[in-house]
Amino acid sequence: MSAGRDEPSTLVRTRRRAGSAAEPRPFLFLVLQCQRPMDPPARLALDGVDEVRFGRGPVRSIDRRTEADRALLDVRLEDGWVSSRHARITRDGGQLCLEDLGSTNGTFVNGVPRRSATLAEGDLIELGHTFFLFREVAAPEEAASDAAQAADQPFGLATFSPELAERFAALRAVAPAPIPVVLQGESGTGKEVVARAVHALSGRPGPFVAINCGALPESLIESELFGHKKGAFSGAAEDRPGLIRASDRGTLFLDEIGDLPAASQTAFLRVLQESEVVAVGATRPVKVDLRVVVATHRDLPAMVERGDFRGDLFARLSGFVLELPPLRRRREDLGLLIAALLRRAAPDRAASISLGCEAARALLLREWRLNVRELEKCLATAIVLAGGGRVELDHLPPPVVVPRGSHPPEASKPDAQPAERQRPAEEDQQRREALIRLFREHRGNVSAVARAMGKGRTQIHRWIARYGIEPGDYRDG
Ligand SMILES: Nc1ncnc2c1ncn2[C@@H]1O[C@H](COP(=O)(O)OP(=O)(O)OP(=O)(O)O)[C@@H](O)[C@H]1O
Repeated sequence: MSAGRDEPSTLVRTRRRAGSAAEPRPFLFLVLQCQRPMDPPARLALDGVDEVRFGRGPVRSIDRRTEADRALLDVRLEDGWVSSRHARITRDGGQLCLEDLGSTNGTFVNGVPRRSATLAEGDLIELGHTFFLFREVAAPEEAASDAAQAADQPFGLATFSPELAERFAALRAVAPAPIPVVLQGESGTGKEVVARAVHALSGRPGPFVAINCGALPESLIESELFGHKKGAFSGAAEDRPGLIRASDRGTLFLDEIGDLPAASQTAFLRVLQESEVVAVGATRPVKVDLRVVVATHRDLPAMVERGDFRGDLFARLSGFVLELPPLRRRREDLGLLIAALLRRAAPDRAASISLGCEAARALLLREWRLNVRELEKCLATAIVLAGGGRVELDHLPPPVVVPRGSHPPEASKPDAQPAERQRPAEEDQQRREALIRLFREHRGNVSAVARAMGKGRTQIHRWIARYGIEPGDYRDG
């Protein structure tokens, strides 16, 4: 079997049946080629493979065959820095060992030159100017063989992660049904992107309407959501239908649903129960055909337990719950994401963009505490600084540093921090929300926000970078 440069590929060797979904299986991801970052990445399942051989070829090809009863995977790379016989991976008991075969330019593991190395989960392997990631991930066999179309999925649903691919497949099945969807995940993991994909896949004829519950002043939230009648309050100069009615027959996306004030939670629950809205100051309800997708970085069940979020509303909303992993836990998707983001940042010249090896290595090893949003901004800056040439390490802005003990907000996860260590993250979250409110109020004006907070502009810029805020997003009101 071979895969040309134009199609992402998956090879799954099934000599013996793979274990249960929960059992980790070894995968090698061809993540990135520096000269051609737009080339489709590939995923190679390694269970049952006795040897993987790497070398240069006229085009990229991935073949599997049996030689003397040994299952071989022959990976040819269109990379002038790769030797014709460059390296191989063989089995040693239960372990996979990488060995350089006397290549001209060497074999690197996590940026360090190695003659040989026993592979461990998360290792970044560098052959010439081509990068692979070795991962041991839980993957059902069917999911593993289903990645061939990874890049053909709707925007935001492309993944090489077997686990995430399974969840996205379930999401695609749910999208056309009138089932509410809850998207959980840290800031910048792509919740809104996925919400838009759900709308696109739903076939609903109405619009996609997004609202950030954390960015609206509490006094305005009900009239924004439910609409108001002229004269309902001072400043209500005309009848307004509100965002819920605006999303009639479409999709209503409520971001930061955990920030919905208690009174609005009650009113919103009524809307969901009755499928009708009563505008502020009105007496007659109006029917709506509503489909709701909500997002949160908070632990909603914990909020329900603490009495901070209505349990009955949570129950109504949780039709299908999807957790979007932080980028540092889906490094195998970095190649797909980098290609998608370069295409978006420079649609006319994405195909001619190339990366220096050190820049590529840095992109693949970074923590990405602010997730895809940070990667997106990093690439957009780098290609401008590169001025149309190759993107080098110097062109990458420094990684966003999250202070010690402080983590970006995460949705519930098994390794959540103990309560006392969560405080700085909560502080960060509150500050981020306050900043967003002020940016909205001051239409993205950094000086005005600095004045309102009694801080210097430099501090505001530091926070903008740390929290991944884009003032430009608020300039149009
Ligand atoms: N899979 C993806 N492919 C391409 N771009 C993506 C993807 N996921 C996220 N992005 C980009 O990253 C940025 C952040 O995404 P998005 O706003 O959807 O994240 P979020 O989880 O909703 O963040 P927040 O919680 O802060 O609102 C956006 O500019 C989006 O276009």
